[in-house]
Amino acid sequence: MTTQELVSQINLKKSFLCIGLDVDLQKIPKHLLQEEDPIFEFNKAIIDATHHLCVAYKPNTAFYEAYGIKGWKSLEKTINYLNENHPEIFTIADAKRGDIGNTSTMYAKAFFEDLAFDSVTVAPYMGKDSVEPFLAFKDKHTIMLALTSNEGAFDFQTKKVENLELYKTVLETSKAWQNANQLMYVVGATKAKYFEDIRKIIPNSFLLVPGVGAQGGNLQEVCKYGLSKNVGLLINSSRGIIYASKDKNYAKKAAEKAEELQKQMEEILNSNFSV
Ligand SMILES: O=C(O)c1cc(=O)[nH]c(=O)n1[C@@H]1O[C@H](COP(=O)(O)O)[C@@H](O)[C@H]1O
Repeated sequence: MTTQELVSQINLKKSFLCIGLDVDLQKIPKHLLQEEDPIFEFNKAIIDATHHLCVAYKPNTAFYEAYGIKGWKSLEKTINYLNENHPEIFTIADAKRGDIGNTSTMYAKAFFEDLAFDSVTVAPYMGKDSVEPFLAFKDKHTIMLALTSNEGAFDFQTKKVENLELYKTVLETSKAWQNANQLMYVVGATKAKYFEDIRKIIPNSFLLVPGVGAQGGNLQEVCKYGLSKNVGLLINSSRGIIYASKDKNYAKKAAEKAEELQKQMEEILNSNFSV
């Protein structure tokens, strides 16, 4: 999917919501455990109930890898279900990969070709030659960690190296990489006060913003400086939406939570982008 297609979907749906499909068998309704593939059944019900309210889904691969081959199969069924039934949805494999060049190429093939995701999350620590292999895939997007939502973000990312915070060096340096227009960046919603500075370096890039909901991030605070002229934000919530209820009506309850966020987004879009 191109960035322009993603922007069109945001404008059409009045939403820049990304729903995180972080499925934990301990947390899903008990009756699903009798199914042959409980993870896929759970995802399918969540997708069916929420696809009109969001523009992206983000399965975090850890939640699938933890269940071995069966989990990987559930991930494959989920991405295929999305691509077959909702090709307008932007899909994110949250895998946080990145390695020496030839290995990164294999990671990219795994998520862009074998599993046909639109994007994958990548850690920048190993530098340019570990990220460019992902960027070599046309119309695919590489979402690089910049300033993460967790407390540990302050261990390295905000530390100054040669007088510049490391996350700023990551943003600044990556702008010169091959196919940098296919880069997006992760910035945690819990780091709202940093968005003003971040937008000075990358005014128009899309930002994937996790941390709204369970981690306490605030949508309005993020939007204050996070919005770009193309909206430029994908706000993710995982637990806050998908585990809204443990009862049989879990998908309906998830849709209610998603709609709460979508309505707030609609209001923000209407007040910031009115013609
Ligand atoms: O790359 C991510 O998506 C990510 C980066 C980050 O800085 N913080 C963060 O929470 N995430 C992911 O976003 C999701 C957040 O989930 P909830 O806290 O349940 O909404 C998880 O899949 C995290 O792994």
